[in-house]
Amino acid sequence: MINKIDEIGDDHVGSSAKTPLRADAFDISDAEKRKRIEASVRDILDTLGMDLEDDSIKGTPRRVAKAYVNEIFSGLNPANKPKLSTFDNNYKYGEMLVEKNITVYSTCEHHLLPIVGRAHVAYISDGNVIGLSKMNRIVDYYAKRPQVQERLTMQIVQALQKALGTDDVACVIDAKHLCVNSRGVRDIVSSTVTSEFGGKFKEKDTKREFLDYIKMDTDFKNIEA
Ligand SMILES: Nc1nc2c(ncn2[C@@H]2O[C@H](COP(=O)(O)OP(=O)(O)OP(=O)(O)O)[C@@H](O)[C@H]2O)c(=O)[nH]1
Ligand SMILES: [Zn+2]
Repeated sequence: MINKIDEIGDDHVGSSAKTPLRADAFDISDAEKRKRIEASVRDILDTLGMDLEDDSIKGTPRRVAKAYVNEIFSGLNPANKPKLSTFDNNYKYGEMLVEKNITVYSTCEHHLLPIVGRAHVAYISDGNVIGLSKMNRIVDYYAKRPQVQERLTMQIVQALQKALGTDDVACVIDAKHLCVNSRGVRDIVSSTVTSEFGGKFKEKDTKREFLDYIKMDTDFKNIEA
């Protein structure tokens, strides 16, 4: 029998970076998931005392279910994993390549509230190169799960390490968590920076070069070697 968890497409990642999915996660279809989520959201709104006959609200359970399964959490489904096609590095480009300011829309798994920010991804080719857009796509794929920012950062790096066949991959994410900004401590200014440096990116000069390329409003002092 196929281990369904292996089908999420990130079975290469170490257990610490794995999304905690149950083994039966894909035993039911997306249509069935939407049906069950719709019923659950209807129950939440009903419990809150909302009038589900109201013209503006009556479609909300269906809309939320569709958004969860088809969009916001679509990165749980391995069928949606982007193909990370690589090419030979025929031009022998030997420096680091940085894809910066990749938009991150994710969802905090503690409160199911948005995480919004930027990811910066870099690698040094060991013979393979990857299409630029694939870095944006892999960020988006892993972002579309219930997440903690640390795990998201590690999943992106490990997926690219596997695709490129090198440890020399790094990722920095700077993101706002609406669970911090809009509720709880309600700090609208703070943001969270996470980083993962593989292979050569652990070396001081390489890390410094990467951080210099992505320097924007933040000086990233807290993650310098
Ligand atoms: N490490 C980590 N923590 C996160 C992330 N997203 C949200 N959190 C935190 O998860 C914690 C959950 O804490 P709890 O005390 O269980 O929840 P809570 O009572 O709602 O906490 P408050 O947000 O402080 O009101 C909060 O401190 C969140 O800020 C993340 O990506 N990584
Ligand atoms: Zn949260």
